[in-house]
Amino acid sequence: MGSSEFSWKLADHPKLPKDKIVALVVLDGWGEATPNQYNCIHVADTPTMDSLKKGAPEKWRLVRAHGKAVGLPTEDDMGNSEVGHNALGAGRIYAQGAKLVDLALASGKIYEGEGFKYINESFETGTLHLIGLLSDGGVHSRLDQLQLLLKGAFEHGAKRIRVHVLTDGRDVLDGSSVGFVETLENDLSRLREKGVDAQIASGGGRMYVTMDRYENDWSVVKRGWDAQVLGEAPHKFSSAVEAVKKLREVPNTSDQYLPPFVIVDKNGKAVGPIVDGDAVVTINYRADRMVMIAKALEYENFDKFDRVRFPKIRYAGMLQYDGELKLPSHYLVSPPEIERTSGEYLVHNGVRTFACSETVKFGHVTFFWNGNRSGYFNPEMEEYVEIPSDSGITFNVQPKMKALEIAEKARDAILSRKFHQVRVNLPNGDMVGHTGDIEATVVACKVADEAVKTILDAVEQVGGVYVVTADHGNAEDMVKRGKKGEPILDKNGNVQILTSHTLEPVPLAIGGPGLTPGVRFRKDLPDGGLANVAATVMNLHGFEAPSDYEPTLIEVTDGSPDF
Ligand SMILES: O=C(O)[C@H](O)COP(=O)(O)O
Ligand SMILES: [Mn+2]
Ligand SMILES: [Mn+2]
Repeated sequence: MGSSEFSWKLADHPKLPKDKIVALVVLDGWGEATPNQYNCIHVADTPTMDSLKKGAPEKWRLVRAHGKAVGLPTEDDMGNSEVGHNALGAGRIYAQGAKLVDLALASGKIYEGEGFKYINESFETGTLHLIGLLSDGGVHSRLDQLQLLLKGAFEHGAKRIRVHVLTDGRDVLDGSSVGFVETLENDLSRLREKGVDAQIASGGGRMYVTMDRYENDWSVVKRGWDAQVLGEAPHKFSSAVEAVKKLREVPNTSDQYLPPFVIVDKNGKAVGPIVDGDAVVTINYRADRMVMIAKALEYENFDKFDRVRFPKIRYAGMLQYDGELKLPSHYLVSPPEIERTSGEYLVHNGVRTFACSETVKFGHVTFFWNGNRSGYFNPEMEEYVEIPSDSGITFNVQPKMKALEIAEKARDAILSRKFHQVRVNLPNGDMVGHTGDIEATVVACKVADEAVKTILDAVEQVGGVYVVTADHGNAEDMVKRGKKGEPILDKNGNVQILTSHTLEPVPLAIGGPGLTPGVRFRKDLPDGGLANVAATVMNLHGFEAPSDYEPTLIEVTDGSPDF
């Protein structure tokens, strides 16, 4: 579209009215799967969500939430919050970070870009530090990309490399960290044979070290800073494999929560603190859990914790993590340019919007929803409310999280009649699902269902419309399965708990007293995905979606039966 003819004005929908109050509920990590004992949504008492399903196929359906439907490289890639909320908000499918990094590495373009040239300047005299999540989960980063980058850095002159690993166990099985560290050690030893001084320098579990998000708990980032930059940690080892094995032996530890450690030489000195003249790359492509460390590495003025030292480094992100903040200013691969999101359009067309979640998912319904952009499009038209999450706990001990508080805020926003769109993310199924605690996840699902009820009751009172969906699966399947769908057992005969997301589709339900009679789901889009939801919601606000959006999932019939 030529910029001269571009307009934010949306055409009126020919049949659907404006000014309805639309509640938009995203259940995080709530997929649809076969009912069995490991399906926590099935086991939990969820009368509200069950009642919505009874509206199938006219007002309840499934949508795709993984793989290519959300811009991921392959159909084996499970969905995640970033790509799910991006698709929901943007209404189009963008090649996402994982894919863009794959392409840049495969073509070699990554080494020709500004970001690599910038860090390359330090290779002659400084150390290259790579910090990031070490797994093949594919949500935040991928091991094979790290391997290619190590090879490329060597070929482009890196002489001293230090890797600061964050163990996963959240997007992959708990316990898999040992194998990933062994693989990396193997690669580094091959680099050493070629004359590169390459070593793992520090590590820690992703949920306890470095990868906090939305400023929930800066102490997480500080622990990482101390280990990675200062070379200080409570645990010191001479090998990373030994570190991970030993630290996993402590009762109740897991890959996600390993304490920070540094690797030391035979004199007990840390082998890889970050110092003046070094280059640093944060290798995760996904933004949310990199923004905080990026601020610590990049901002001259920084008051979130005492950095003790602020080395003069050349820092680049794998991607730019926040387009609005231009953070970090140097990056190896350009992020997807997600523009003209539904949120921005709706604000331009007079739709007043309220968005709410608790801290751990707040950026999902704001930042991700708006195409990885922080802040308001127009503060006079929008209100975003963040309910502080509990910090320093794993959510299986508090599976209710803040769901009811979020629902109450949404209810009040609906009843105030000040907003046309009231959008929330209910985190429970996902955040508790990631702990692998089945009992707690059942409680989490029950509470999320109660929260939906509170919101739907408010919709009922104001004659509004609701759209209930999810961003990807998680709580509906808590075991690792074999090819035929059978649970996989570990060597002790116990099922292997699945802490990660799934490949399952998610529900999409519409309804409410304000829904125009005759509105129903079309039958010609059986493969519809999350990206189709934006056009659907725009219709429910009384507008046609822009022509390049994925098509709407609804049609308006005259109500007569369809033979
Ligand atoms: O960051 C996380 O918590 C997980 O890796 C993915 O979960 P999310 O995509 O639901 O945030
Ligand atoms: Mn999610
Ligand atoms: Mn998740």
